[in-house]
Amino acid sequence: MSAIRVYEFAKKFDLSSKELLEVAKTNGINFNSHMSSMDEQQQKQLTNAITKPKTPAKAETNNQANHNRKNAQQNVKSNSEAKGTSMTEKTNNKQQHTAKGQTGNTNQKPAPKQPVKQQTKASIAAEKAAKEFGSRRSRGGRRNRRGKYNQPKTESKGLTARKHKDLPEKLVYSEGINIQEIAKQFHRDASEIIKKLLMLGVMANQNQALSKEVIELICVEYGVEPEEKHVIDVSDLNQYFEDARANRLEENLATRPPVVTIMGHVDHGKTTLLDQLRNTRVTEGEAGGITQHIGAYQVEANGKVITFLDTPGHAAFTTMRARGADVTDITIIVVAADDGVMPQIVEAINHAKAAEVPIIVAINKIDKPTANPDRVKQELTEHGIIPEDWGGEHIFVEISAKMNLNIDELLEMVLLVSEVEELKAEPNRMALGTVIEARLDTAQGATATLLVQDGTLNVGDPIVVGNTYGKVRTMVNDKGRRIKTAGPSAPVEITGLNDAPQAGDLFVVFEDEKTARQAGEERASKALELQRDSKKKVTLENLFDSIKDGEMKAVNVIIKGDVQGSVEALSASIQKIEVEGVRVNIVHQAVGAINESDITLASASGAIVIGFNVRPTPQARSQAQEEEIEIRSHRIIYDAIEEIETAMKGMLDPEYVEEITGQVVVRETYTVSKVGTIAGAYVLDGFIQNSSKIRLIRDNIVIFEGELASLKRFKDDAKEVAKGFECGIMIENYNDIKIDDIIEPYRMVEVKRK
Ligand SMILES: Nc1nc2c(ncn2[C@@H]2O[C@H](COP(=O)(O)OP(=O)(O)OP(=O)(O)O)[C@@H](O)[C@H]2O)c(=O)[nH]1
Repeated sequence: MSAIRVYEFAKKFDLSSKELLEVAKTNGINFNSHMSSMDEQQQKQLTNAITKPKTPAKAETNNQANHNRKNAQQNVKSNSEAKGTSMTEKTNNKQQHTAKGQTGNTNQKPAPKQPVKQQTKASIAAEKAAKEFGSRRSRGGRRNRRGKYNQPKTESKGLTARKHKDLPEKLVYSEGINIQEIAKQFHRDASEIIKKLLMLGVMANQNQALSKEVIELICVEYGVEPEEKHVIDVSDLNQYFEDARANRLEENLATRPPVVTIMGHVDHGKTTLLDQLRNTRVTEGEAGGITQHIGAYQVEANGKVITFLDTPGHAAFTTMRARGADVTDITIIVVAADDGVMPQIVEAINHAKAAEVPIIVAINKIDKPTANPDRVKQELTEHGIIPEDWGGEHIFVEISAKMNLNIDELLEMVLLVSEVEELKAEPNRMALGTVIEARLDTAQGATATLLVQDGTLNVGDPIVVGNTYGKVRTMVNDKGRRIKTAGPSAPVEITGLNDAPQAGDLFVVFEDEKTARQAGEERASKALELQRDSKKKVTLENLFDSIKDGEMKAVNVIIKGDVQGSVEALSASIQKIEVEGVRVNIVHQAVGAINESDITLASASGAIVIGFNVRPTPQARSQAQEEEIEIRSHRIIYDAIEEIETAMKGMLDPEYVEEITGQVVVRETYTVSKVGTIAGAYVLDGFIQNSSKIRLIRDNIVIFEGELASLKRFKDDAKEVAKGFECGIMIENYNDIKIDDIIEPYRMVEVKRK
C-alpha cells in the first residue's frame, strides 16, 4: 500500500471527501484537506473504521460527528479561497437577504409577489382629516367620528333596498381610488358617499381620485377600517431573487451543476482549455452535436455536469459582477508553466477574491520542456495563493490543455469544490437567472443566452430580462438543440424578447404576461431616469459622509503605479490609515496604466482608483466618466496618502478640481539653440490653451508636469487650439520632449461643495 490522497481514498469507498474527513477526525486523524496524503497505517485504520459494521451511535458520538462534519466542511471550504472571514460575511449576507425577504413576503410562491398589506391607523387619520375639513363642516361637526357606528345616520329613502347589505369590515385601497370604487366595496350608492362628503365639506365627483385623508374620512364616517394596499414594485428583479432565497424549502432543493469561469493571462491557454473541454467532454450521446456557441456550455465528468462560461478573460466576469450579477461558482485561473505569473493573473486573482469565488489554479503547458511549475507556485505564494502540498489551502492541477493531460483531474477538482460549496437550486419554481450574452439578430430579433440559476425555464414563459420583456418563443441549448425546458445552471439561447438585454442583466419569469409587460416597461423607464440621475458612486467628496453615516466599513482603493516599488510603498502606507475605525482596503494593485479592467473592478467593488505616475488610457478615462469612477493621479506618495486621509476625515477641500481639456500628440520636435525644444503637435481631442497646465506623458507614464511656455499656430501666438489642428508647443523649463509623447492639458475648475 502506498501513500494516497484523501479524495482518492474516499472514492474507493464511494464516499465524498467531506465524509471521509469526518470519519478520519472521529478516528483521531486530522487531515488538512482532501488533498492531504494518507500513509499506510492511516489507510488501514480508516478502512477498518469504514468497513466495520455500524453500531448504534451514542448521542454524544453523534454530536461529535456533527461537530466534525462541520469542521470538515469548514476545512474544505477554506480550500475554496473564500477564506474564513469572507465566507462568514457571505453567509451573513445571505441570511440578511433571507430575513428581509421573509418580512416582505411569506408567501411561498415566488413571483409575482402578493401585495404586502399594511394597516393604517384610522383614528389618527380621522383626527387629521377632521382637522382638515372640520372648519368647513356645516353639520355634524360634534358627532362622534370614532367609528363606533356601523351605519350612516343619514340615509335617503331611495337607498332602503341596499340598506340591508352589510358594509365590509375593511376598505382595502390604494391612493387614488375613487368614490365609484369605494361605493362598490361598500355596497352603497356613489351618490350617497358624495352627499356624505359634501356634508363633511368635501366636494368630489365619483371618478375623482381621492387623497388618503378623504378616503380615511369616508371610512370613519361609515365605521369601516381603512387598509392601505402598498403597491409592490413588480419591477424590482432583485427582490424576486431575494424572495426565492428566503422562501427556499430544504425538501424542494436539488444539487445543481457548478458554473465555472476560466481566467488567466493572454496566451496562457484559456481558449485551448475551453476548446479541449468542449471537444472531448461532450455529454454522452451528444458527441459531435456541438455546433452552437452561445457563450456557455456544459460538459460531463464522472457522471456529473459542469457549466463553463465560454467567455475567456475576465472582462465578462467583472462586467457581470459590476452589474450586480453573481453567476460564477468557481474560477479556474490558468497559468502557463513556462511563463509564470503575469499581471493579468494577479488581476484575475483579485477579481475572484473580491467576488469571493473559490479559485482552482491550473498550471498549463506542462508538456513543454521549459515548463517550471514550481516557479509558478512560488510566484503565486506572493499573492496569497499557496498550494496544498506546500501547506496552503489552494488546489493546483498541472495540466496540458493542448495534449489533454490531467484535464480529468482538473474537472474532478471542480466537482470536489462544488460538492463542498453545496450548490443547490429549486427546480420546481419559476426560473430566475442572468444574461450571459445578448444580441439583435436580423432574422430572429433579440436573442439572449440566459443562465438559469434557479427554477426551470419553459418555452412560453412570460419573462422580464433586464429592461426588456417578452415571452420565451424558442429555446436552444448549448448543443444547438431545440428544447422546451431548462433547469438550474443550464445555459440556453432564447428568442421572443422585444429588445436585446445586456450581459449581466437579471431575468425573472412571471406568472402572467400582463405583469411581465408592466414590470418590463417600468424597468425601461426607470433605466432611462437612472441614466439621467446616475447612481452615487464612491468619491473622495462623499467619503466622509458615507463613513459618518456608517454606510462604509472600508474604503476600497485600486492602486496603479509606474514601478513595483512605489506601488508597494503607497499600498503599505495607505493601509495604515484609519479614521473612526474605517480602514483602507486595497482591492487591487499593479504596475501599469489605469485600464478598463481597473475601472470595471472599481465599479464592481465601489473603489477609488489611484494612479501613481500613471494615467488612465483614453478608453479607461471615458469608461470612468460614464460609470462615475473617481481616478486620482499623484506624483508624490505623501500627497496621495494625505488626500485619502483628509477625505476620510471630511476635511477635503474640494473647491477646485482638475479638468482635463484635451489630448495632444507630439509629431515632431525641433531644437532651437538658446530657445529649447519646440514640439510640433496635433490636438487629438478637446483643446489646449496657452494658459493650460500640462502633463507630459510617455508610454502612459507622467514624465513631467508644468506649464506652457508658448502655444503657436504657425508663427502666431494662439490662445487656444482645438481638436484636429496642429500647433507648436514649448514647455516652460522642459526640453526633453520626444515624438509620440502625449501632452495632456488641464485646468483647475471651481466646484461647489455638496
Ligand atoms: N505546448 C502547449 N501549448 C499550449 C498549451 N495550451 C495552449 N497552448 C498554446 O498556447 C497558445 C495560446 O493559447 P490560447 O489558448 O490561445 O491562450 P489564451 O489564454 O486563450 O489566449 P488569449 O485568448 O489571447 O487570451 C496557443 O498557441 C496554444 O496552442 C499546452 O498545454 N501546451
